[in-house]
Amino acid sequence: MTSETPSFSLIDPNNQELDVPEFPARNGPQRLVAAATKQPRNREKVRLEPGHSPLDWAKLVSSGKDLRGVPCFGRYTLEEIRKHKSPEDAWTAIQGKVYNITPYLKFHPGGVKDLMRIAGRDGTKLFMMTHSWVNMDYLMDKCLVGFLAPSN
Ligand code: HEM
Repeated sequence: MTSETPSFSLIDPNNQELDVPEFPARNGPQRLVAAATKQPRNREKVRLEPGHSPLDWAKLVSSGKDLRGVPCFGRYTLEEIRKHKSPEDAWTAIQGKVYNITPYLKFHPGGVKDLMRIAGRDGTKLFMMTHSWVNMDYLMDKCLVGFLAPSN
């Protein structure tokens, strides 16, 4: 392996458990994410409904419409967050911040089903495994409902 050759060794030093192909290989990183998040490797792109593009989300966010559904920020335990696990009322915690993800469901490029996997729980791990580059503060700021409080 030359010094320019990218390596996955930081993720899985043995490249065994996740069934990673020899590198370089087509779809190498995608296969890693698929294995880590238990998704099919040949997953088809999700077709978003008309009016639910990233640009439409940006417009909605800047429209001034209430996307939080709460009058002020709060501190919520995981117990409290667990009560919000239906598509009509879905909350998640990511990196200590609690979000109402219901308004974003149909806008999520990965689809409703995948986003619902973190409803009612701490979604940090799954979110980071899937796309750590996505900027939550930028994208979801208007859906912030508060902060994660330690459970008793
Ligand atoms: C609030 C949490 C989440 C937000 C704000 C979010 C946002 C996004 C964004 C902006 C993209 C496009 C990224 C890009 O094109 O580079 C994306 C793609 C994707 N997301 Fe999420 N996501 C969230 C949670 C999740 C979770 C929990 C999963 C999996 C369980 C997931 C699975 C995916 C997949 C598979 C794609 C790729 C879609 C494609 O290109 O076909 N996301 N997400």
